[in-house]
Amino acid sequence: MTAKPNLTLVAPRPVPAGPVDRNPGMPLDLDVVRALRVNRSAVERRASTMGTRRTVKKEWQAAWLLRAITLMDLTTLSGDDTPGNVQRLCAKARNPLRSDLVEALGVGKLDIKVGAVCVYHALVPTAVAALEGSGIPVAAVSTGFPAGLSPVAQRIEEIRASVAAGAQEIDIVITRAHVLTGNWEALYDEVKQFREACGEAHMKAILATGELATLGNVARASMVAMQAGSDFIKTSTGKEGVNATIPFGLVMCRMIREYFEQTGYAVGFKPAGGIRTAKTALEFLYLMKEELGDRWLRADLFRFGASALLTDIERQLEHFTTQRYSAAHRHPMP
Ligand SMILES: O=C[C@H](O)COP(=O)(O)O
Repeated sequence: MTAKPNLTLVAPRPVPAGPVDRNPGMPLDLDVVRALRVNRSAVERRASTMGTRRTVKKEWQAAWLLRAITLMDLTTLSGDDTPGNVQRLCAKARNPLRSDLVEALGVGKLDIKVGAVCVYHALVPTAVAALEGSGIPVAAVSTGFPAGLSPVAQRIEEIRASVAAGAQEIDIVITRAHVLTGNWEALYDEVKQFREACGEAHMKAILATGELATLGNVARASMVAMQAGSDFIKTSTGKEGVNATIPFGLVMCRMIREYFEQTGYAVGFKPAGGIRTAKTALEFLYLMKEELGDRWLRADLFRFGASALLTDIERQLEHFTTQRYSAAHRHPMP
């Protein structure tokens, strides 16, 4: 899919089974970035078979869906968010499955929880208090989410404020114009500054892929974001016209693989926006397994960003346990 200038391809590096080292970034390598090319029809062809070549059924599907819950950044990013609905979301994050389903599936001992709760900066203190003692981190969308067009100093200050309020993960948005004008230096500098402001908090770089015009730009923006030190690259804010799709995911996973082969650092992937069905979630899990391997199916290297996915996963698990589909209102989200 991509040209590989200046790369000496050797046998694939083994991925550590345990914790991976945090990506420290590297100097901007414009030769690598500018040489990236994407064959759109090849990507679309491969993406179109993602949900058909591999399917998991019955108890295996239930197991994959339980894993999907643990990989979820349970999200609310609405203009009408209140402390009350964030507290209810956090209660759901602690116990994401209805107790009768937990019992029917016999998974009580697994103590299933979501990967994180994702909110706007203003709701970080509420979420931190509501999740105390649960081990579930709070992720904050910062840097003028979703457009990312506020002054740079203000965006950096927002990151610092979210970290000070207790966010352990920061989802930043990039300036799309830097990508659309090919200003890779500006994109690199921006993301690097954001990463510095994050400190110990892990940073997910939202590329807003639906606004980057071409898959080639998605590939180049992914590479620059990783070179600048992103811990994760994330597709979308959920507010673009087109959000997470398998073709975007495929291109980003190939870039993660390429970066890993170049540097030995494993960067995570977060598809987000419009992922509302268990079927779509499974397609993303197949993508990860096929493109990056099982190690990228753990919460330190993969997350779904989703506000409504859990409802459909619960419905599918209820069908698995009772052989009947239940109405979505039986699985209310806060
Ligand atoms: O980062 C997460 C997204 O904003 C969630 O989007 P969604 O509401 O379409 O699931």
